[in-house]
Amino acid sequence: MTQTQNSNRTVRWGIIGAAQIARKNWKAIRMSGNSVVAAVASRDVTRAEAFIHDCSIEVPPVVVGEDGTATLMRPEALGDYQELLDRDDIDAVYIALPTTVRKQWVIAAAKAGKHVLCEKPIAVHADDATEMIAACDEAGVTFMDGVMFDHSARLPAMKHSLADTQQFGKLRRIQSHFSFCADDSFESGNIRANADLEPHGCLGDLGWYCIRLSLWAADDRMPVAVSGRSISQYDGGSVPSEFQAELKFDDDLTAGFFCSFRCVNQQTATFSGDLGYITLDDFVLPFVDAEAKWQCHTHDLQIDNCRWNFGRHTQAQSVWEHAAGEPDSQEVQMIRSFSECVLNGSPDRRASEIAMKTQRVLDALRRSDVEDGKWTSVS
Ligand SMILES: NC(=O)C1=CN([C@@H]2O[C@H](COP(=O)(O)OP(=O)(O)OC[C@H]3O[C@@H](n4cnc5c(N)ncnc54)[C@H](OP(=O)(O)O)[C@@H]3O)[C@@H](O)[C@H]2O)C=CC1
Ligand SMILES: O=C1CO[C@H](CO)[C@@H](O)[C@@H]1O
Repeated sequence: MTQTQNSNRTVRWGIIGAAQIARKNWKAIRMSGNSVVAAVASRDVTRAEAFIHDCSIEVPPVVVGEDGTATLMRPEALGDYQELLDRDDIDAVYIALPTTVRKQWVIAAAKAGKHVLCEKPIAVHADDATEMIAACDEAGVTFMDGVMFDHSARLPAMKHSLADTQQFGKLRRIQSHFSFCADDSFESGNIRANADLEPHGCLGDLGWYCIRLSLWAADDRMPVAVSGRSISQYDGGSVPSEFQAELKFDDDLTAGFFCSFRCVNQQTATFSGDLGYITLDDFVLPFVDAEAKWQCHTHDLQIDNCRWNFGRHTQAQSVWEHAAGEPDSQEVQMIRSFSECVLNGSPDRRASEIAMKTQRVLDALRRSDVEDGKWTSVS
């Protein structure tokens, strides 16, 4: 039996790094219906044990058989990442390590024949990302990054709104903003402010999503040129804590974004057409709800001599989808569809291609920043 032909139709996952975000994905794996956590590896086995203990209290690691019977399957706690990769009872790994540490383990995982779900930003440079994805291609394993909204039912539904030639018209502008306000301990204690671990700071952590949303709206086309500037920095000036960017596409389409560790929680996006515009205010982490929402606007200004009337015309749109932790939530759909690729032996080509494109845009923005925002081509 090869790693891609798992006879019991359940993918056995290994979690590498007892990271905060891995707790959310522990639950996503449990809710997916086609996956199970088989092992958790940490650099310190007591952290892997504590992780399994804490997660199990809230979300018991139960495997439900085809006949509906539930069996408790406690994952193994391991004190070494390579030990997890050496195991035969792991099909796929979730790598939630800091960006600078990831390349080594993605390549090691591919060499061990494990499929790879890799956190974002995927690499320090596009060259590293190319090597990581090439290692996965060579081993015939799936590579995907951890962008959950790619798996939300909201995106294909919103594409219909963007394609509405009567109400929306032609897409001209994409504007997004992703921020949260870090506390005083963040700069000294969080990986996101540390140049040795997360050198792209807020651009890698938050801007990654803004780039991705822009590429998605542009039907995965690449910008021809970008301009980026970090506005404030951590760690001796090298780690962006606020960043603004402009992306120019080849057909009169532009995108802009702002990301920041210094503004309140905000995740807003506006798509402007020549007839209408579309807004959403939770594009990365959906608000707690059973619906994922967006709004379509076509306001009109009527001027008649001394009377100026600006009329509001807003239509609310939504799809049924729970925000998090339910079988239809975007992160659960991410795990489910990744595991489907593993079970079917058919890697998701778009997943690795769009991750690579996102990285190339990020790289170009950083090159532009070094030259004080100079328009820079995306090589
Ligand atoms: N897709 C999404 O929605 C999200 C993605 N992320 C991404 O996931 C990554 C992890 O974020 P987060 O969970 O907040 O991070 P944490 O700091 O909670 O976890 C990082 C883990 O990496 C491991 N690690 C290995 N080497 C080091 C090192 N030298 N220093 C510190 N940690 C190390 C540690 O695991 P151990 O000690 O067990 O070995 C640690 O638990 C980030 O790159 C972030 O961008 C984060 C949140 C949401
Ligand atoms: O990917 C992510 C999603 O959102 C978080 C903030 O709200 C980020 O910090 C994180 O890394």
